[in-house]
Amino acid sequence: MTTTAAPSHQSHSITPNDLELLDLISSLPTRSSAASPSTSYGSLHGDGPAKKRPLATLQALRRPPIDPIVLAASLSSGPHVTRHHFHHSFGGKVGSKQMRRSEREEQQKQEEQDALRRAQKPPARHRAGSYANCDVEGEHEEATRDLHEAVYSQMARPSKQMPRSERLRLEKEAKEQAERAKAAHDRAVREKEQAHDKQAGKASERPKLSREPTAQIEEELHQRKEALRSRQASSTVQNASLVETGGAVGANLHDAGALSTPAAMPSIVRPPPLHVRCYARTRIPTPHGEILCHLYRNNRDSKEHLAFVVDPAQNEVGGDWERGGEVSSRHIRSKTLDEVWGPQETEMERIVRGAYVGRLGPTFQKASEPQARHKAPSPGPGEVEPPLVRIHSECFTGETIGSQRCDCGEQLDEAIRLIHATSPTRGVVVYLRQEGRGIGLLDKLMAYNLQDMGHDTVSANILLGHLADARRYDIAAEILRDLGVNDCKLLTNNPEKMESLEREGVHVRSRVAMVPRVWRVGHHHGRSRRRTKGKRSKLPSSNLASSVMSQLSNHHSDGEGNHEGEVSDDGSESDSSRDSYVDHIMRRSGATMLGGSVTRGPELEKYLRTKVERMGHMLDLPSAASPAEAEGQLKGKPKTILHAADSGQEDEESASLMGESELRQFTTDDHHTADEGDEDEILIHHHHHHPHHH
Ligand SMILES: Nc1nc2c(ncn2[C@@H]2O[C@H](COP(=O)(O)OP(=O)(O)OP(=O)(O)O)[C@@H](O)[C@H]2O)c(=O)[nH]1
Repeated sequence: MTTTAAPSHQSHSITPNDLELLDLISSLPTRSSAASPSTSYGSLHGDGPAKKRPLATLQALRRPPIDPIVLAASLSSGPHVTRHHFHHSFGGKVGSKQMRRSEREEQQKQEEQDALRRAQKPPARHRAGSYANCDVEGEHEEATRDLHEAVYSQMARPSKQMPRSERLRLEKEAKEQAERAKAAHDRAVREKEQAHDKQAGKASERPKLSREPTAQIEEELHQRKEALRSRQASSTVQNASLVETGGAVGANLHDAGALSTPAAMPSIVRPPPLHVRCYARTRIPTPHGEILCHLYRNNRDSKEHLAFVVDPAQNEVGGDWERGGEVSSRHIRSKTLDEVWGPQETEMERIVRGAYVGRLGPTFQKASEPQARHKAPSPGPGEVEPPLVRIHSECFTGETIGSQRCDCGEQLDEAIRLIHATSPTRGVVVYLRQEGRGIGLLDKLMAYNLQDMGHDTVSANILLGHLADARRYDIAAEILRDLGVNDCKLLTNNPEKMESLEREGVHVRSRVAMVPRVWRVGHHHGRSRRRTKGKRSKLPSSNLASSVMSQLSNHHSDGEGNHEGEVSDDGSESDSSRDSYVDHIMRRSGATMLGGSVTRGPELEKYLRTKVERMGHMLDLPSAASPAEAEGQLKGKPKTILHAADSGQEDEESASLMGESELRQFTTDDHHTADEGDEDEILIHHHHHHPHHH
């Protein structure tokens, strides 16, 4: 074989040195010289450890060995890639460098058109040795123009701004317009002020209160009374003449507020017929029993007037309704509430606004039948006892903070109590939002200051530019009619109220007096004293009834003050200690807070619980084991029940010292007694029904 080898090959024969060199270059690193030689690739010949091969050792230090794939990737990924950052490009989303398809197509079309144009053009005559367009003869100008177009279409954008002259003109116009508007506004304000002053005539008429007002105000009052008298007289004449001429008779009725100003002159335009509509009805538990609160709106003033209907017959659980009963003509129900308000209105919507029958519950929901009541024959006069009605005027001070300046809070409380105590229990309190006898809260507060200066309510009203009583009862009458009440027993001491109602078409069958409690307390004392002498007087039961006494029993259950010591062994309480405590209660409470008693009942319990458990209110819930127990605890009778000494004693005292159910039973009886002839307690004046014209 060596003989046939080429001479060039033969000239370099492989020496052992060559082999060793080859071995050095190609050998793979060895981890450890002490490693087993069988796993070591160190020796080609298997004759020595790797430490003898320094190059292999060097290679072994290169860790990790350069990966050819990484190398290839880094080289191919562009100039930005450095040794340390090559991996940034790996896996990155490489956007297509291709034009968008639509653009490509556009360009292609453009090119085709260009080609076509070029083909149609006569061949360009290039100058010898040239190929640029500018060198083409005859086409020079055209090319220049093209170039200009190309450049300017890019650069010279037309200004979108208006010419300066135009801008200035518009600015000036806008300024002038603003000035005109301001002038008009100022003028209007001035005119309004003037008109206001003129109409009210107050600016000049209001007394300038000096430091010694009495004489000055007396004078002022005198003048005003005179002015009022003449104004009323003239307006009557004017009304009469208008009637004669077939004109309108309405005073300025459009807004009840305007009525408080006697200066308001009658308008020749009759106001639209009054309409009221009941928007909602709901059950409200009160200390005296449940009422059905009705909210009314009307087309004459912007106030929401209310009607509290007491009619337990239509509020019973498992009553007639659940047995499929019909709406009775006796039920006090709002016609406008029971109406279906449109073809779209659903049963549920009607129920939610209160047009349901019976007592609403989770399982009993029955919408009322519209107009059903009106199909039933209305009872003839005398057939049904007319309901007890009170027309009450709003009094913020008396009804919310228990003001002792008036008896309004007490009257509202007493009216609700009395209606519940009357048999048959059926009545309405129409609550009119005519604060301060129609003059509004602001003027009433000022009237109080005048009263502190020595005036009474009437002169204070007059000094403030109002009538002594600026109230109207047309809306009240309309509300009563909507409730089907055309005939009533009216709870009032105010004759004007009775006359007004009669005039508005609601027949007042009789009047039931409202005797201030404080007067009746005196009365009550007299009786107690007489009774201690062993005589049972035939004195009427007092309307004071539960309010004071419930405070008394509440007082005991509160543990506030201890009167239990005064209860004798047989459970009786001495009359004198009780009387003194009644005095105490009357002095302290004024009996103006509704019910004058503790607020309680399942609704309150639920309300409180929800506040604590769901809204985080900081209240300690009663530590009753079950809600039923808690309810019982809240609802239950006073812890200390005082027993009346005389078991035969059936007046309100013993009753109110009993539990609630007994009280209820009693108060009903109480009223029976009253109806049977307690003339000095409840004054009933029978009126002849005067037919009236509308
Ligand atoms: N202007 C004025 N109004 C008052 C004053 N005190 C109470 N009122 C208002 O008088 C109205 C109640 O009227 P009253 O005169 O107490 O009673 P009434 O309703 O006319 O008569 P009764 O039916 O017998 O109760 C409520 O609107 C009170 O806000 C007062 O000092 N000045």
